[in-house]
Formats: sequence, structure tokens, C-alpha cells
Amino acid sequence: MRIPPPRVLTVAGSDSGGGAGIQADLKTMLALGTHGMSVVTAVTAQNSLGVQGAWPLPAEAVRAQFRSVVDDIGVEAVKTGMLASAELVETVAALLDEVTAPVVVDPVGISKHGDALLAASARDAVRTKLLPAATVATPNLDEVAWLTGVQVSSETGLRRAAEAVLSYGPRWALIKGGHLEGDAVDFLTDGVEEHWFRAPRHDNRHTHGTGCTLASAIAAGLAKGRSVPEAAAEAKSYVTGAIAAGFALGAGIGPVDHGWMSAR
Ligand SMILES: Nc1ncnc2c1ncn2[C@@H]1O[C@H](COP(=O)(O)OP(=O)(O)OP(=O)(O)O)[C@@H](O)[C@H]1O
Ligand SMILES: Cc1ncc(COP(=O)(O)O)c(N)n1
Repeated sequence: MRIPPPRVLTVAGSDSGGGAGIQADLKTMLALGTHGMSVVTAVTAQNSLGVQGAWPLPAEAVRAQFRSVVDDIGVEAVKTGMLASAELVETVAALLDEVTAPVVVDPVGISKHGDALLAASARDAVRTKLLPAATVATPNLDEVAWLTGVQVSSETGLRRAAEAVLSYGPRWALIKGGHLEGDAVDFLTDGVEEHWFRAPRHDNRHTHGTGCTLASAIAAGLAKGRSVPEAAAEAKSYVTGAIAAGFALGAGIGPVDHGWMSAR
């Protein structure tokens, strides 16, 4: 009988268009040789043009999904994405306390199109409950500014951003410089070690789902037993390939290609 693949759980919102959220997470987990599982926190009506609607689930439904997975199947790593409200941030943070698996927190705030995916009132809960539960937090620069007040407009500011994020308690901070100009540079630190991940910027507008994909790829690596820097390096290679292969779907921003490593 086949040895089961490592088990990875995403706690995130559903993207009906299939490019970001739960759908991106599960595709990434499959592509990287793991078994993906999901706790849906919110349902979004979403496509290449934006988010047309979002419906958070009751906290009870989130707790029930989490316990169904953890009590029977078990998890080797968890990733969190869109959590929608302060109540769900607090609910998920409390659930994370029940498991010992490493946790990748992608503090999703707004979509590429500027649609709010997290209530402004959730900031304190993210700072004081969710970030302390993270093995790795993966904010982009807008999320860094929202969470810490630190504004970064060039590569040299990434270290300052990471220090500010680490002050809220995650073990590692991976600051994504994807929104800067020039190479796509990310900076990872635990306050002692420093790792820079640099990739050529692909001039491809079809980048829907980049952040979800990177965070899920890190979680897949951690589930396979990699260290945080190893998992982040592999995740960076995977997301870079997926962005290079991103394709047009719909009239707006198409998805990255999660299947870029397999022959079609
Ligand atoms: N055009 C690009 N070419 C290459 N890499 C990119 C590009 N844009 C972003 N990246 C990389 O993609 C990853 C995700 O970064 P990004 O800053 O896009 O995250 P995000 O803003 O959270 O994503 P999203 O916009 O999906 O929420 C990072 O590793 C970043 O460096
Ligand atoms: C459910 C959900 N989760 C996360 C994102 C962020 O992804 P992006 O910024 O690429 O739109 C999204 N659009 N939808």
C-alpha cells in the first residue's frame, strides 16, 4: 500500500474563479506532493474582474470543519488566508492553539482588485492572536503597512518591515516585495538568520493568487519536514514558475498556473 503523502490544511476563503484562496491552496498542495485539506472561512463570488460578493461562514462551521480534519485525519502543516472578520480571526487563532503543526499565516487584507477580504476591525485580533500563533507570517507590503504602520517603498526597507512584523510574535517573517519595482525580492528572517529570495520580475499581468500560492507552497514544504528557509526557497521557485506561466482567463487578471511543473 502507498505511504500517504504529508497532510496540509488550508483555512481560507473560497474563490469561485479558481485562481486564489482555497482553490489556489489545494492546487499548490497537490502540485507539491502533499494531500491538501480545507476549512472554508468565507465564500466569495469572484472572477478575473474582482470580488462581486463575500459571505463569511459562522464560527461554528469553521470550528466543525477544523475539528473534523484534525480529529480523524491529522495535519502536518496549516496555512491560513482570508479570515474575513475579527470573530473568525479569533476563532481560528484559538483552533491553532490546539495543534502542534507549523502554521503559515498569510494575513490577507485586500484582493488585487482592492476588494476588502478582512474587516478593518480585525486588526487587533490579527496582531495579538493570529500572528503569535504563526511559525511564518507572509505579509505583502500593504499588509505590513496596515499591521505595523511601517511603509516600505524599496528593497532596503524590507528588513525594517520584518522587524516590525516579528514584534507581534511570529517565529519567522517573510516580507513579500512583489509590489516593488525591479526584481521580485522577498526577505525572510527570524531575527537572527536572514535569507533573501530574488527572482526576475515576469512582465505578466496574470498574477491572481500569487500570495496564496506562495504561502501554501511553504506549508507544503514544512509538512514534508523542510526547515522554514528551505521551504521558503522551494516555494519561491514554485510561485515564480507559476507566475511565468500565468494565463489569460476572463476579461481581467488571470490566474497563475499551478500546474506549470506537470506536462500538459
Ligand atoms: N511579476 C512578478 N514576477 C515574479 N515574481 C513576482 C511577481 N509579482 C509577485 N511576485 C512574487 O510572488 C510572490 C507573492 O508576492 P505578492 O507581493 O504578489 O503577494 P501578495 O500581494 O500577497 O499576492 P496577492 O496579490 O495574490 O495577494 C512573492 O514571492 C513575490 O516576490
Ligand atoms: C478568497 C481569496 N483569498 C485570497 C485572495 C487574494 O488573492 P489576490 O490578491 O491575488 O486576489 C483572494 N482574491 N480571494
